[in-house]
Amino acid sequence: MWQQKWIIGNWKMNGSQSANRQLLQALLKPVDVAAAHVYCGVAVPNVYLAGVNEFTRDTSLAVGAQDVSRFAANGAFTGEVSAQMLADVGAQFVLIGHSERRQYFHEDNQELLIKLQNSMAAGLLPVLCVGETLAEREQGQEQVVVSAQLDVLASLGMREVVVAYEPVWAIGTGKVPSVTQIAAMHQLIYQQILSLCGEDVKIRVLYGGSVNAGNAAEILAVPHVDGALVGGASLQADSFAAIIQAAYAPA
Ligand SMILES: O=C(CO)COP(=O)(O)O
Repeated sequence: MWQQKWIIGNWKMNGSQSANRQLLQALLKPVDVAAAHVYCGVAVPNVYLAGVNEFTRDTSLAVGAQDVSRFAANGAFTGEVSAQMLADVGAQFVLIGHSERRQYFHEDNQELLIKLQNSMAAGLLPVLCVGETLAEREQGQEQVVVSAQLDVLASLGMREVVVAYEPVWAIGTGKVPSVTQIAAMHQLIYQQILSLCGEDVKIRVLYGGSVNAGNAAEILAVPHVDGALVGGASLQADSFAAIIQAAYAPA
């Protein structure tokens, strides 16, 4: 899986039992056909994790969560879901620090460090999301911002690191950075991870933000782009399948 391109769908707060079944049913074949070349996954709302895991058992589609509690494995934390619980119902990976969580829930490096530690302790693979806002890019601060977000990795001793670079201004907007902008940021992220985690760390850096069937091949061909984290286009089987195909048969 470390040699493959990764295509991860982030369903965000979308879905229903029947819609999920329909979507997954339509994805099983394209995911299976791509399995030798592409690691495919979906990050689903917690309430659907067990059902999606059951539905995709014995398939190549990995299932993950979109967030994890910063609190303990269990205890008096009403409404929280721990990393152990996510793993127990079949999550293999978890998104950490998505920009929507940073924006709406004010998650910072201190909190994200604990979420990373909790995920690792439970055997979940964390996917750390980083990215600058439009204002930060307009001020030329994007590298400073993303570097500071990556600093959370410094003390973890991780041997395998998955990061998703998602510029906030590209999420759900249809605006995509230029190939040159993506290449520059992904190279910076690689360098930063190597200096924080050591030369023998395994790295995957995914791009996210308005990836669709039409632009996936071009984005996935950029150096140091190891895959994509897909929001809106992962909710339609046709477009998600086309993105998966673009990951191993670039047009
Ligand atoms: O936030 C994203 C994935 O985590 C990207 O969302 P969109 O693909 O809808 O822009």
